[in-house]
Amino acid sequence: MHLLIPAAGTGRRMGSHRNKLLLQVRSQPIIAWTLLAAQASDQISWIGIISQPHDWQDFKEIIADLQLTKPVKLIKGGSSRQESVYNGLLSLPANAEQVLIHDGARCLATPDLLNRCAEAICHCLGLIAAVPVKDTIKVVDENGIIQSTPERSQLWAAQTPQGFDVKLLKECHSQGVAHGWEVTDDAALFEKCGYQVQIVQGEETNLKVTTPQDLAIAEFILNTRFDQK
Ligand SMILES: Nc1ccn([C@@H]2O[C@H](COP(=O)(O)OP(=O)(O)OP(=O)(O)O)[C@@H](O)[C@H]2O)c(=O)n1
Ligand SMILES: C[C@](O)(CO)[C@H](O)COP(=O)(O)O
Repeated sequence: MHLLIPAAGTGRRMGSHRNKLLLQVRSQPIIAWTLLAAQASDQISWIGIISQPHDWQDFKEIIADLQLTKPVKLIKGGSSRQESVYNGLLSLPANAEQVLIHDGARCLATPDLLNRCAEAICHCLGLIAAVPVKDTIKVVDENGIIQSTPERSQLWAAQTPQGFDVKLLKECHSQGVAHGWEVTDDAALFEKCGYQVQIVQGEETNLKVTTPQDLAIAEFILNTRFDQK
C-alpha cells in the first residue's frame, strides 16, 4: 500500500516559527512518530512525504536517523493541504491503484490503524478513519447564535488515514480545482463527486497535533503507551 503523508503545513495554530512536525514529542520530532508507525505497518510498502523544499534537509536527516527500510519520496507541498495532497497524488508511482493519506500531524496513529485502513480500501473505493462524536455539536451563525443541533448519533469526527482509489481521487481533485472547491479533507471531494465513503473505526488517541495543548496531550499518550511496555 502506498502512503502519502501531508507534512507541508506552517503550524499557524501551534504558534511555531517552523513546521510544527519538526517539534519534539517524547524526544522525537512529530513526523518521526508518524514515520515509525508507517515503518511498523506491514501493509505500507511506500511512503511519500509531502513537504516544503525548505524543510527537506531536516526531513532527510530524520529519515536517515530512523533507518527506514521502505522507499521514501519527498514531494513538493502546496499552499493548502488540498493542494499538497493533489501534488502527492500526481507524484505517486504509476502502479499505485489505492492510496492512504495520513496527516503527518496525526503522529499517534498506530500501525494497526494503518493496517486496518489498508485492508479495508481493498473492499471499497473510499474510506476514512473516524470516531463517534462525544460532545453535542451545534451549528452556529456568525453572531454566535445556535442555528441547529444535529442528531449526535449520526455525527462522526473524521480522522486520517483516508483511503481511496487513486484514479477516482485524482479525478475528484481535478474537479475540485475546476469548481474552486475548498475542502479540509479528501473525503469531502469524493462526496461532492457522488462517491461513497466508508467509515473505518478510528482511534480515540489519534489526535491531530494542532495547538500547544495538543503537544502536552501527545506527550502523555506516548509516555503512557511506551512506559507500559
Ligand atoms: N499546505 C499544507 C497545509 C497542511 N498540510 C498538512 O496537513 C496536515 C493537517 O494540517 P494542519 O494540522 O492544519 O497543519 P498546519 O496547516 O501546519 O496547521 P495550521 O492550520 O495551524 O497552520 C498536517 O500534517 C500538515 O503538515 C500540508 O501538507 N500542506
Ligand atoms: C484531514 C483532517 O485531519 C480530518 O479531520 C482535518 O480535516 C485536517 O484539517 P487541517 O485544518 O488541515 O488540520
